[in-house]
Amino acid sequence: MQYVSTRGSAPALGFEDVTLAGLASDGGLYVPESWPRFSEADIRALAGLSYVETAVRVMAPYVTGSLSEDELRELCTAAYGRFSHKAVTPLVQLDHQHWLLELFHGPTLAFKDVALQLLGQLFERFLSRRDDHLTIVGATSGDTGSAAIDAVAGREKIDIFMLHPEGRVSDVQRRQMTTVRAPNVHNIAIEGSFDDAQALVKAMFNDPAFSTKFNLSAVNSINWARLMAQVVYYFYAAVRLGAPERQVAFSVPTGNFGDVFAGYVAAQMGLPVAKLMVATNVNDILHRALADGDYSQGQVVQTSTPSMDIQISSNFERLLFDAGGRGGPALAEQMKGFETSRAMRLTNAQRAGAAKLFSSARVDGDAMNMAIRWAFDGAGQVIDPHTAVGLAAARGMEVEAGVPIVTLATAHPAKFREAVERATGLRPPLPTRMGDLFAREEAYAKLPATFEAITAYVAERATPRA
Ligand SMILES: Cc1ncc(COP(=O)(O)O)c(C=O)c1O
Ligand SMILES: N[C@@H](CCOP(=O)(O)O)C(=O)O
Repeated sequence: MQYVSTRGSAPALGFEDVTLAGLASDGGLYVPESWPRFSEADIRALAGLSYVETAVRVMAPYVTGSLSEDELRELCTAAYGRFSHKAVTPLVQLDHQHWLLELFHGPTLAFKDVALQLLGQLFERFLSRRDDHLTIVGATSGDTGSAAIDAVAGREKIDIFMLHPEGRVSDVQRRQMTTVRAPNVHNIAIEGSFDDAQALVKAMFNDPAFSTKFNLSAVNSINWARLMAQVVYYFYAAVRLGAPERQVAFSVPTGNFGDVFAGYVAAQMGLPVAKLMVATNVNDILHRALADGDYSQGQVVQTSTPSMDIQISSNFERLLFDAGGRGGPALAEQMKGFETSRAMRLTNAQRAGAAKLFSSARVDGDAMNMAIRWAFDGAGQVIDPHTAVGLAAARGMEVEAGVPIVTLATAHPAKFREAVERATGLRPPLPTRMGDLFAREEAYAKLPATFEAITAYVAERATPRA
């Protein structure tokens, strides 16, 4: 399998190189040159398989040329062996129509573990084949950071620098990052928003001298391998609910558009996805883009769903590329315009392509609280605020009778205990293995959100290429 850049001028690469590169050298994002298709028989054959076996079947076409099926199985077994639920991503029924897909049974209690545990294994495997060292630079609104740090802490050939917006992640999220004491882990709180952090990370990649010197790589969902691993649970859930004989709809709490883009990929591969709901909080650039074609950046508003306090959604570029007809140079121009003016209109082709599968909703704090209460009172389920944004949108979805709606439960409620307590009166406890999180010592740097400050900090601590 070869991968091409959404901006059309970076070289096509195989899976191993794409995984280690992160962002394409022309500033674009890598996507497969074509989507592998699963027949109905292929999908039917996934029934009854374990999560690991499903993962191997779904991901095998994407890794050809870089990993054998046995190698992929070995890495998936190691990655998903660390999950606390045997089903890895279990389904929970709420009523006759609504389901939750619990994605938070990994080591750091958010859906990010599903992809990052595998990415840690992939990095290790690929680095063992070459005499090289990676410098990972990442941006987090709370969950990617802890999951990535858990996945690579202590790995010899990797340094990780993780930028989070100071004061804008939950206490549990921050501590999950800043209490990890491994020599290769560097946490940085920046004075700014997640969007500022993400822009700094992209700027480091777009500086060829810096990026080559330190051999930069990415753990954010700009890295294709992240999304590939997330495609698996759409198949796993849909097959359990009757695919390919039955269509399934998904509602996805959305920020950087990675998780819901993985659902789009599953549909391109042949999974019968009836609809994908893009559920945003009041930071609603994606809702405006899908509903009206208006992709213009607003001010980031702080909410009780901090992981989705995002106004520039990296992976939206992948959708604009694919749904808009795969015109790399034209998209490069469109994105350049956005980077200058912070606003753009979607083309008619992009809007029409997206409308085939996506709908969207903006969920405010009251609606989010009501969804937490509905799940609690009606089904005895304590859900986190991000999941509640997805569930609120799911309850407004219009689908044909008999189509189940699956809301992706993206985080454990204990990660956002204050918001859950406000809605339910219950303070969800942390799992016992994390019981001492608040007793552990924290360490992190505080830096201004400037390219000079961040690159100087990284350059002092990272290992340059020999
Ligand atoms: C708990 C949680 N829910 C939802 C999201 C949104 O996912 P995505 O950025 O892939 O759209 C995030 C962050 O990305 C998150 O951490
Ligand atoms: N919500 C995310 C933001 C980063 O998104 P990513 O999926 O691109 O890594 C977080 O928790 O950090």
